[in-house]
Amino acid sequence: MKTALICGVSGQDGAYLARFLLEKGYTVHGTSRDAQVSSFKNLDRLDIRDRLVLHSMALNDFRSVLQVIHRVKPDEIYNLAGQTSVGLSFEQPVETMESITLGTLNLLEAIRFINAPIKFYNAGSSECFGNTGDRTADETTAFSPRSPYAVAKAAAHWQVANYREAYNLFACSGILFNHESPLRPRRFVTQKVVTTAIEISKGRAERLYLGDISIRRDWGWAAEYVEAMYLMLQAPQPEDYVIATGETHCLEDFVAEVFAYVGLDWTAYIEIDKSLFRPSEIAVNRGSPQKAHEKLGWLAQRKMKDVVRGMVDAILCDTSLSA
Ligand SMILES: C[C@H]1O[C@H](OP(=O)(O)OP(=O)(O)OC[C@H]2O[C@@H](n3cnc4c(=O)[nH]c(N)nc43)[C@H](O)[C@@H]2O)[C@@H](O)[C@@H](O)C1=O
Repeated sequence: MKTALICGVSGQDGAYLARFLLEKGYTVHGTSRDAQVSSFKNLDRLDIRDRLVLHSMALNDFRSVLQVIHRVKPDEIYNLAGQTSVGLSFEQPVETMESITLGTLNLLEAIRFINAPIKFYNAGSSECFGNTGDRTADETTAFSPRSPYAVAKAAAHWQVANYREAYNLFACSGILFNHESPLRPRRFVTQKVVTTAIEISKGRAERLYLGDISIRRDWGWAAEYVEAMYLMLQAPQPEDYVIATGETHCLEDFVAEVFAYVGLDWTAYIEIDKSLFRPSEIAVNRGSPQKAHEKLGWLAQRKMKDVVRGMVDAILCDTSLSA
């Protein structure tokens, strides 16, 4: 039986990955900055909290990282911790840079120091590619980050590549495009659109205020994306992989799809709020999952319309959320 350590287990991806690894028979340990006070509500929603061993770990504190790894003795470490909001990174660039790059470096250093054959997955991001325009980004595409978040993720990506090359660690980054679920917080646009559209349909809200709705993104289903993380660590060689559906849609289409699904015409309810525009934006973000398909056998099953249905249905079918 293998042991996995998930850093950042309280987030969307951490919770789905924990559930996935439990189903595979793993002993799963999870960390959060302060496990005594974290709510772990995503673990409760998936009904897995009691099946995990939870630890406090401050990723920017090497001693705490080393202590937890020493105690858990994991076969695999998944680094999903750090600040995850691109929008917030413009307001908190130092916290973003520190939590992502120092956290990744401390984990890599601890694995190197302990000198055990621990496999390491790092959560990379398609934000690193910047604006892809008509091109489709793959694992060979140069990075061109356009936010403090993307700059930090690009640095972490190269830290992982450097430790793989210099010290022969089994370390890889998944360059994940946007992936959504009912566990997405409202600060991300998909959940904001879904929850507000439902509130409008129930007469509890009147308007949905959005920033730039012309942007194009590749929206996949988070529960599928965590499987790709696991598969990367089962591959014979450590390599980096782009994880995407391969389809892009503009935000306006996503909004129209959500409103149509709850029986409304979106054009009557949307207002553009210039204060929600980012200082620098990615107009189009297009990616190819071809390598992951060929080498890992991974392929996204759920595309944008399935994401919409899955997120809306989760709220409408859960009375505690829709009441
Ligand atoms: C791959 C990447 O994926 C995610 O980052 P994100 O793409 O920034 O996600 P988001 O949902 O905040 O924005 C999507 C787009 O939608 C635009 N947008 C318009 N109006 C609003 C709006 O009102 N709110 C928000 N949040 N966005 C808006 C916004 O300007 C942006 O162009 C994270 O998982 C990240 O960790 C990650 O790695």
